[in-house]
Amino acid sequence: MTTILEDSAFVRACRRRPVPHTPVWFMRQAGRSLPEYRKIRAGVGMLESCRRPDLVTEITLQPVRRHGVDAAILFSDIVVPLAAAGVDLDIVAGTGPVVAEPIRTAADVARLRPLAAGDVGYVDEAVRLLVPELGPIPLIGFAGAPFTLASYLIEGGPSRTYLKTKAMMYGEPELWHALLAKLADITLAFLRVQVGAGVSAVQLFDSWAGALSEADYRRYVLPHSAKVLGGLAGAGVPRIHFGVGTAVLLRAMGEAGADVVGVDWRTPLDEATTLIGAEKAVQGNLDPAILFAPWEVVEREARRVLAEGKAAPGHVFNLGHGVMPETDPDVLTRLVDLVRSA
Ligand SMILES: Cc1c2[nH]c(c1CCC(=O)O)Cc1[nH]c(c(CCC(=O)O)c1C)Cc1[nH]c(c(CCC(=O)O)c1C)Cc1[nH]c(c(C)c1CCC(=O)O)C2
Repeated sequence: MTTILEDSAFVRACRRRPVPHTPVWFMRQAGRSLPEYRKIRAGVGMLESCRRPDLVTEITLQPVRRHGVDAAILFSDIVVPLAAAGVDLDIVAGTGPVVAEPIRTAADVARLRPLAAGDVGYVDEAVRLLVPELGPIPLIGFAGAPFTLASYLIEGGPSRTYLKTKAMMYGEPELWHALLAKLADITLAFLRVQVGAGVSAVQLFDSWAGALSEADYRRYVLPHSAKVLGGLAGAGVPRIHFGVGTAVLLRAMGEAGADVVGVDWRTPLDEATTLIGAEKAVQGNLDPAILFAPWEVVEREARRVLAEGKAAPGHVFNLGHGVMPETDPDVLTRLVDLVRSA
């Protein structure tokens, strides 16, 4: 039985089919920009909230109720499957994931164990609760891509330079490939749980892949991301592949096995389509910072994104990266109305 909501504007756009209106959702639409989120999260740690299906369900639904977006994204985090596979880590407010014992040696890589479906039973349960609650609104599942996960595991936390990550990548390529292969297996297992429970699409976040040249991306990263995306080919769900600062990687990220390529705010969608090719839809790409400008500017820029998106064979409106916590949620609601009526 398939639960993919094929008739929704969102899935239709992913599949490059005609749509009644351009579908819109926002990366990080659930989160600190919403007062109802801050309220429900008070006193509950980030990882703990990801493990409670009641909280996951409520937080995932909050932006759907408030903004009327065309898709929901599961409330979770890219490091949830790593923690479930036994990595000692925490998500620190204002910082991000912090790993207690970073992975730097062959012995560290050897200790990383695979993810069993039973390790993330709470994710399976949350998706099964959400799908009927959402009704006609498709649910997007997601995971972090091997490179972005590796960067947190090797650095021990967020990084600007990815020095230790690149030191392993260039200096110990065999160890690097062994680590990324393990991460690809964990990511694929995590996505299969979500697909099995009924999500209508998946997004693979390679947020920090833009740190690499195209040649290095193709050599050190693409085969592992392709294993994840290719492993889902038979599942039939549209696959979105996203990163930040990836102008030179857009074609390769499509080739890794995506149906939709996510584009940050730096590359106009018509140019992105020329780079990616007409076999893929695009998602994006309003600068999240524009939401802090007067409404006339937001409207002008949103209309520009919509016009440039017409060059693509399918367009899912989104920001070029996540909603910033300080964003006025009323501006997001107004933007949804504008996109859906444009
Ligand atoms: C790199 C990355 C992470 N997590 C994620 C990525 C890829 C997307 C991207 O590029 O932004 C993905 C993610 N994280 C979260 C979601 C939920 C769904 C949604 O988009 O609404 C998604 C899709 C919740 C979250 N993940 C996190 C929050 C904030 C936690 C809080 O409310 O305290 C949320 C809502 C924490 C987190 N987790 C991570 C970061 C950088 C942070 C922010 C740290 C901070 O600024 O406090 C790692």
